[in-house]
Amino acid sequence: MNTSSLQTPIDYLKGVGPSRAEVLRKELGIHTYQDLLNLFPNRYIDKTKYYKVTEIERNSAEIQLVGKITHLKTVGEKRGKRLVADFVDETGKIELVWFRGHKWLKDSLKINVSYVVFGKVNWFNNSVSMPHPDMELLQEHEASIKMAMQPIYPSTEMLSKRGISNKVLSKMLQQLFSESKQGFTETLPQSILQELKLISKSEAILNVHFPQSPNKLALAQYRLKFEELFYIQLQLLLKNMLHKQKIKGFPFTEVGSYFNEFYQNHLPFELTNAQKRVIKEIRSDLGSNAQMNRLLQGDVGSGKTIVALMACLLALDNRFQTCLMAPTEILAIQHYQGLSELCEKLPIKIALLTGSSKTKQRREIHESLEDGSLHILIGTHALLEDKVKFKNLGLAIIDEQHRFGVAQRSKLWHKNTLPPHVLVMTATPIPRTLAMSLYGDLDISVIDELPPGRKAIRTVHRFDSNRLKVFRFMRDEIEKGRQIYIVYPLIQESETMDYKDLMDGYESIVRDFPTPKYQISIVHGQMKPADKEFEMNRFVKGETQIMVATTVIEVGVNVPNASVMIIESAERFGLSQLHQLRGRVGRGAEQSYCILMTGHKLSKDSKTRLETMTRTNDGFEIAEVDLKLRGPGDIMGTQQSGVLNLRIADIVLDNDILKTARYYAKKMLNEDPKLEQADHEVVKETYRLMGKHKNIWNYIS
Ligand SMILES: Nc1ncnc2c1ncn2[C@@H]1O[C@H](COP(=O)(O)OP(=O)(O)OP(=O)(O)O)[C@@H](O)[C@H]1O
Repeated sequence: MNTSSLQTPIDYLKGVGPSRAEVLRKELGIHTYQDLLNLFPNRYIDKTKYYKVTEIERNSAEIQLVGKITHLKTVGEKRGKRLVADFVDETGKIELVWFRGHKWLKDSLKINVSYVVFGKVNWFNNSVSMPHPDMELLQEHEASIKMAMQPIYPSTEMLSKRGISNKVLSKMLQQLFSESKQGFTETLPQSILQELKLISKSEAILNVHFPQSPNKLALAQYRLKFEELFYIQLQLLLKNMLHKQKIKGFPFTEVGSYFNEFYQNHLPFELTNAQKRVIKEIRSDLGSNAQMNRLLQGDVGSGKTIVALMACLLALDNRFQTCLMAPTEILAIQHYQGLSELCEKLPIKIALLTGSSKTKQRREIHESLEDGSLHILIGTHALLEDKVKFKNLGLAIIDEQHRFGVAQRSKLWHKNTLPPHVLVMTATPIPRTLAMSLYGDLDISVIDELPPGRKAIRTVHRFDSNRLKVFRFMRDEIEKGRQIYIVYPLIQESETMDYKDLMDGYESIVRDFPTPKYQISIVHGQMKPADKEFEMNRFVKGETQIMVATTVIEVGVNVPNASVMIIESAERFGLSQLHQLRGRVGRGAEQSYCILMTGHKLSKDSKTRLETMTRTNDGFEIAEVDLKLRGPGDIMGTQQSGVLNLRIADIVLDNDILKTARYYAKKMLNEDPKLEQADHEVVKETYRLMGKHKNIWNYIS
């Protein structure tokens, strides 16, 4: 079967019929033969393996037993009524339990005849039961085993109810295989198959659905994972290449007085090598004829702001305006203050536009933007309003991209004849594996070096019962002139409860750190923006020593004198969030500390998170652990990308396959950039997938 016949609607498959076809489409997104083939099993069960009752462990998953029912009785009343069978093998006894279908079962189950039962077990004290097991007479079971490894498809109760059980899916696949006697057209280039000694498409597809042996299954899975990742990489690389050829940008050919004057006379510090390298990368993009689309990754405090400014100065040298968009008002204000300070001695006009800007200010901003006298506009998504019209926007810098949707981003560059250059900055380190798959179509710059003189933040984990000691430590630090953050979780579902935690915490701090000796700020999401800003500013100016806050201070806030970060209920935070919060300290020359406070009851994952935080300060390492703990779907911003709807590969576990796939995709495009030499099926597959992942293409166009 070639790729075209595989596009046959699923209704045409014998045994499917219109109503099943409808369920397949709706519940599993299966429209075509190809979609059905690509419904890969979640896992496999070894149907030849029987457990003994005494071998069942507390963490046993689904198991298969062979034995006899010795006794059958109905127990309980009304809704608690259930049918219970004593099931014994030569080693012991378990209970089989049914809450539905008692009568029919009671009549049909046979006493003292050998059955094979299969299902999940429950433990209650020291006894084991198996609710609603799959039952088969031993005789029939043995006759029906065709494969040792039985595939289990991702199915739901809903599917079974509507007639599509695991068995039915297997039957449909069998039918599909019998209709494609010649096998399936190869979709990987011969050269790659040979070099990597991969098995053919037909063999792989057959073995993944009907494994002939565990070894064959492993080969089949490898080949299909490789193929999936290879095509994703190929399309990302191709897209990047096409983009560079097609999307023209404004070439910033001049490096003039703004850039040079600042670089030579106003740099407040020596740039790190990483900063220099990244500025060079940006300069080379901006100087070309193509539109820049660059992701700038840098750990918290690595110095992204100065890099952003240097890019702005290049735009100015070429008589273009720039905008910088931040996700929150506090951050926008901070960028505004930071850049204004850095540009103090240069003839540059910078303005701030947020939701709280007054009408008069807005009017002035709109006018000066349109006549070109305003050079840099900083703000929140207020920048996206239709009224905001630039005379000539040449560069858009977006801080913390994961908070902006795709549609919002593209709005920015519809304000121009040509799209402006785009620099996306993020302090959330994205693990390299993920970055490769997600942003293969963006160029990536990484600031992987912290400014000199920074002392590593010391992180410790303390239980709530040690609070008095922590308070003592806080007093000592304040005595030395330092400032302290105390952060409480704020998770939307339980906002009121969190709010109470925060207020209780605040009151206890006020009691233990009384005025006038101590001054305390408080900032949380329920405050008016102006009040928040007022409190924040008191802390920034050093008028208060303690800042009690929710995670509103998570991103970007820069108070170099703050040297202690205390995170309350630290077990409730994700790893990357803990790392972001910790990044609020350690920004000055003093030794900084992060104290993670928790209760004694901690889950295994919480322990791993706390242990990771106390072990390392490296954002990338933390991001890797985070990815392993949470899976890519949970990492901010990845859900909408669509790239991660992988059918068989796993972005974390199959990291090595991903690297190999990327290497071969690159090699193929280097040798044959337009895929002119490629096999017809390879080209077709590539373009088919390119159409499918439209949402990635929107990233740029
Ligand atoms: N090369 C350098 N040498 C010394 N100090 C530097 C250097 N680069 C930046 N800094 C200082 O380091 C601090 C952090 O820089 P910046 O605010 O740009 O970090 P960032 O990457 O934006 O971090 P975050 O994402 O946490 O906001 C600032 O106080 C800045 O002045």
